[in-house]
Amino acid sequence: MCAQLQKIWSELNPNELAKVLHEKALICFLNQSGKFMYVSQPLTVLLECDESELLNKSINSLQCTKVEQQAKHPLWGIISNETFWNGYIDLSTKRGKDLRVLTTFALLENKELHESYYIGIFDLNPLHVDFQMFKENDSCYNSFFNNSPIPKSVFDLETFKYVDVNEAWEDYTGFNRNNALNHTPNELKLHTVFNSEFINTIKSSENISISHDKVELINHSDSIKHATLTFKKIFIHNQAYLLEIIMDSTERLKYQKVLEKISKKSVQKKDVILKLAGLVGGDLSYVFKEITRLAAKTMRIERVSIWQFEEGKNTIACQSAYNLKEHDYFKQVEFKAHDYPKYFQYLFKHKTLRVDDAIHSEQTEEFAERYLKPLNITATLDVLIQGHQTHYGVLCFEHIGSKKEWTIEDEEFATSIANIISLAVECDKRNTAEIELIKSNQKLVGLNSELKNLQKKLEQENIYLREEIDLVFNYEEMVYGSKSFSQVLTDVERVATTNATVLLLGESGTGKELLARAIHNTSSRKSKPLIKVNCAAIPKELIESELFGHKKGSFTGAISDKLGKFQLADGGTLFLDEIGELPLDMQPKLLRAIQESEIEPIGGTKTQKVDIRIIAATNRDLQEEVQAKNFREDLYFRINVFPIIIPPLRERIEDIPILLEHFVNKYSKLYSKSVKYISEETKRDLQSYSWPGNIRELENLVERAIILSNDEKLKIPNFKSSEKESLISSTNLSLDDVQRIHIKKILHKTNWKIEGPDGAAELLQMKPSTLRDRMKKLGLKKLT
Ligand SMILES: Nc1ncnc2c1ncn2[C@@H]1O[C@H](COP(=O)(O)OP(=O)(O)OP(=O)(O)O)[C@@H](O)[C@H]1O
Repeated sequence: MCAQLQKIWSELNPNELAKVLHEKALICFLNQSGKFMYVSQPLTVLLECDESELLNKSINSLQCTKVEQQAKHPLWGIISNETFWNGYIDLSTKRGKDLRVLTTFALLENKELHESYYIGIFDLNPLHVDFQMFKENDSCYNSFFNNSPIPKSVFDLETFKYVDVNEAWEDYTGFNRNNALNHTPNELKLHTVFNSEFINTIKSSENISISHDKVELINHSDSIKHATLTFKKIFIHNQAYLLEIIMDSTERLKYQKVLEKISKKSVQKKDVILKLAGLVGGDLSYVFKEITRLAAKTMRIERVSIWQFEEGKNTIACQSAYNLKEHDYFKQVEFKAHDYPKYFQYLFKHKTLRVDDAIHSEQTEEFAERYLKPLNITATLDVLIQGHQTHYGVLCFEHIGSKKEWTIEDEEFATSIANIISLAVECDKRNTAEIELIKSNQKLVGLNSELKNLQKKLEQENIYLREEIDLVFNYEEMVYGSKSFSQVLTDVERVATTNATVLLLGESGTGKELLARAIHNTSSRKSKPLIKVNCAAIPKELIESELFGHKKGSFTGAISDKLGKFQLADGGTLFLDEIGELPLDMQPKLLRAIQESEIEPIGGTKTQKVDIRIIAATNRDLQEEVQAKNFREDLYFRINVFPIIIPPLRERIEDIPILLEHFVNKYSKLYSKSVKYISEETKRDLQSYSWPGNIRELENLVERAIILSNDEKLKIPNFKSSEKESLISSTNLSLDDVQRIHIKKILHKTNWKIEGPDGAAELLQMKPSTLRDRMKKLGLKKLT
């Protein structure tokens, strides 16, 4: 310790010194520059330094810089202005710990040495100060109680009445000392902390220190203050008292409340912004509705609306508008931008327009008569909504009624909302563009695969049609002269325009296929294909695949997908020739396909719908086949919707000369022959023949004759003019054939009359029963 200091101490009253420097004291001496001259050992511990580290160091160096107020005013600057200073200071220990300590600095002067020093007394808790000591030592009591700027009072522990109050207390509570002494706080109606529980606690413990936070204090003028009350049992002349220290928290609480309110509001706003941001990407009209509703609710603003500029920014139209009071959306008008030039000019320039008095403000008064006054709108806050390259529109907040002052927070919130709207608009644009892109891609993919299918189908159809072209005649090439065939064509014409299934019944070579083509060509399906399936010509194992198609790998040999005749005929006509030859096991599958208009390719997993008109043909007696169980009855009924019977050539001999002409012309041209004449005799000969092979037989005969002929007259070799001769000379016929042809001719002549005069039996010189047996054996039956 320095000699000067020892000298000062030696000058001091030893009793006083002893009291001051009791071993636990937190004491220091500072010179007039504020540098430590002495630091008591407990204080060094508190400051986490050695004494040597502190000596000659300024107290400012311990000042806690985190506390703004003190950082601006160096500690020593404050203390050195006073001869006595009492108050809290904020210090940092060597290890950086922040300490708030109650300190008292008093100037001590040594007149002899003409030197002066400050003694500093530190206390972490003001109540640690030994009150008894202060009471005994008037100067200390004065310092720590009477002169303290902190409101303090002392109570009798028996009565809990005031025995002492300081001046700060009088100022703070408004009560004067004389009125307060000998009264309880309850009697003064100052506070009601002294209830029985409190009194018991205080009385039952020796050394107690209690703090009551946020106590409501009603001062003398009835105004309310809030404070933290700290109570400590103290002893003065061995008598226990209760010390009360008032730490005012009115302002703190007030600011705390304001801060809490602000922070609550800002959290609320942040939540709303986050919630609205989460909506971005959804349906735009829904997002707008939510934005206007939540923005109105959060800002407590009566009307919130979103407006969009139309093309060229000439008009602005409302997209969504919410009324907070009515909890509902409302319809808005449209504004022409050029009617309100000042408003728009200002908005485009400043992006935000905050108007507390909308009716009289320069920028918004244009709206006053037509819009603001009728709706009682007094204040507006408008924010421009940015689009991608241009402005999208405006977000409007409209306050109704009393005066309103917008705050900077309002503007910030409105700007955030406007930003969310921009995001939502851009996102919506992108979504729409994306959807369009996906749609057109899908369309493209669809068109592509349709094109591929069509191409494939076309290729197959082409191949098929080329195959078919040699097999059939077209409609124009069909010639006739008989009434019976004319009737057939009338039926064909009648049924052709419908979608009805047609069953063509007739002997081989009578022209069933030609008629099928005629029906198709006269129908509305003529632009689509007519596909023929010869049920008799396809091997049994392949018929299902031929009809319904197959998938690659569905059976050995299925090296690629193949379309069936049903698919090829989709939209057109399917001609099932020789349907009587269809294997029995295929018949139900065919029936199902016809009935459901649905097929399933072999190896396929899905059924396919087809739109097909069916024409079936057979030279068999299907009714008989049904009875013989060779043909399913249900299929028979399904195809026998519109039966057309084509008479054999022998029953329409009037057609023979015409057909003869037709074929001679056709084959003369084909083989470059110059056949010009057909004798009447030849015609007659041909007409008297029974033509079991019908027109095909006639055609073949003429073709052969043309090939062999060398002059202009048609000669048919091996064909005799007399009926009998011609029959006999038909070299390729069996005995049964000859019998069948002859009996059929007679039956035709008698119009299928068997018994009686001019009956076939009589002409054939046979018993009717024998004739019937023979007919049965030869399969002769009148077609109905
Ligand atoms: N009215 C007609 N005019 C010209 N040619 C005809 C006529 N009717 C049939 N033909 C010809 O007769 C031949 C046999 O005709 P088509 O093949 O249509 O008979 P079909 O009854 O279907 O025979 P199948 O039952 O043996 O299949 C064909 O060459 C066809 O062109």
